[in-house]
Amino acid sequence: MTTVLGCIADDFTGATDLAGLLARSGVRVSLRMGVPDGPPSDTAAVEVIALKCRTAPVAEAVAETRRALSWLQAAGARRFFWKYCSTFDSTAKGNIGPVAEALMADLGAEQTIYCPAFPENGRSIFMGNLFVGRQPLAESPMKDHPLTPMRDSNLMRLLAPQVTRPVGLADRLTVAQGAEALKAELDRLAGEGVAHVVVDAVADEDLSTIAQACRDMGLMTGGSAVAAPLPALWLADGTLSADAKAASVPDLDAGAVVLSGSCSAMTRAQVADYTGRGRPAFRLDPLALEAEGPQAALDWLAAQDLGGAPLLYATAEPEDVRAAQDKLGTARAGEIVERALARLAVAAREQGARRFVVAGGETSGAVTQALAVTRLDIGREIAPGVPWCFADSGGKQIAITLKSGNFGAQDFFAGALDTLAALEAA
Ligand SMILES: Nc1ncnc2c1ncn2[C@@H]1O[C@H](COP(=O)(O)OP(=O)(O)O)[C@@H](O)[C@H]1O
Ligand SMILES: O=C(O)[C@@H](O)C(=O)COP(=O)(O)O
Repeated sequence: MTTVLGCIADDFTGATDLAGLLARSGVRVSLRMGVPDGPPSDTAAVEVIALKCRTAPVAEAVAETRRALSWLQAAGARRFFWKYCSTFDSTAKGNIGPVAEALMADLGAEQTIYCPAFPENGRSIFMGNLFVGRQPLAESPMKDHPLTPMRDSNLMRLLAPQVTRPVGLADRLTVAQGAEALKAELDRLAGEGVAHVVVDAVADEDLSTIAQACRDMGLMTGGSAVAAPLPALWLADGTLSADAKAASVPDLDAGAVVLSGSCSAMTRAQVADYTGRGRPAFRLDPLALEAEGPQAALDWLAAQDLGGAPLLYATAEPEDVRAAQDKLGTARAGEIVERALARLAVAAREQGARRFVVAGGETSGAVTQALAVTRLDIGREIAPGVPWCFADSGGKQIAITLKSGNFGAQDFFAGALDTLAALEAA
């Protein structure tokens, strides 16, 4: 089928979040992990390409996303979506802005919008300021993120140093007046040469208005929630047809493992909840990994009954993360942990694990790549933005869920495995 919407996500959890929300429409959504090697084949109406480029050097991220864009164009897509985190995870250099500008240049687009709002998960934007629940972004736990600490809540100020062309705002007062008013405001801003427009949204109705106003834009950018209404609009005018059900659960052996490299506040609570239930757990320490490698963790895993879904986690409090980063450097600390969790994932699969719960975006990228997963079928959501996915890994069918750091309820790890069992029983 010719692809109508082509999406590029800057990390793997973000990609499953986006794919899960788009799939709510009943349209077939295909998720590729990395840019496929060959030309497009067996394409879906909506194609999502997951990249691991959120914290990559800018030039690398730009080159990789442009390659993804070419592949999606070859699949027939004429409308595109650049998905980044609902907490706008980025540095002063990028990669949200530089990638958007590169995609705009390739597409000949004069203007795009930026809307990371995700009201269902507590992310809202008012007067260009991003809130996480009731807290401004810079006062939320995102201020302590190991790789992209967010120390400003104002999206215009965050974006401006990342781009070369002017940044502006379409505020909630305009969005509240409806799609025509928003369109007129975007046109007015375009007339003033404003290429990058942050758009306020505090509720799902705002996102519907924005999607309606921007449905014909060559490139939209944002979190998953602003893309979610698009398929319904195209279903209504016949551009798309509903042709998919959530993927059904394949036959799976019982072995399960939980791997957590996220240090977000919610993941810390989820790890505490899981260990509090008496589940077997092993804590990975970056300093011990640097000194001795992952053998102790591999030995511990080898002695586990995978029926009990053991947890391996590097998840730590901000002061412990800072201590490891001070000794090893931020990038090295992250890399050691990601590499260890990736190796443990492969060992778990060899040991019989077929159910994987993974927490953390960078972590999910490392684990999925190590498991040689190239395509995911999207199943039911466990929590908003976190679906179960099914894939081939080394010739075995696996179920895997990639949980974004801040998503899911406190009992997510146990709940995810229960949800999968319930889907199998249904
Ligand atoms: N104890 C730790 N010390 C330092 N870095 C860590 C530690 N635990 C995990 N990390 C790193 O922190 C990063 C967390 O990012 P990520 O997996 O994207 O989680 P999130 O989804 O919460 O952003 C990863 O690179 C991971 O390897
Ligand atoms: O938009 C979101 O919040 C998520 O889809 C996402 O991108 C999360 O990234 P991580 O927190 O790094 O998993």
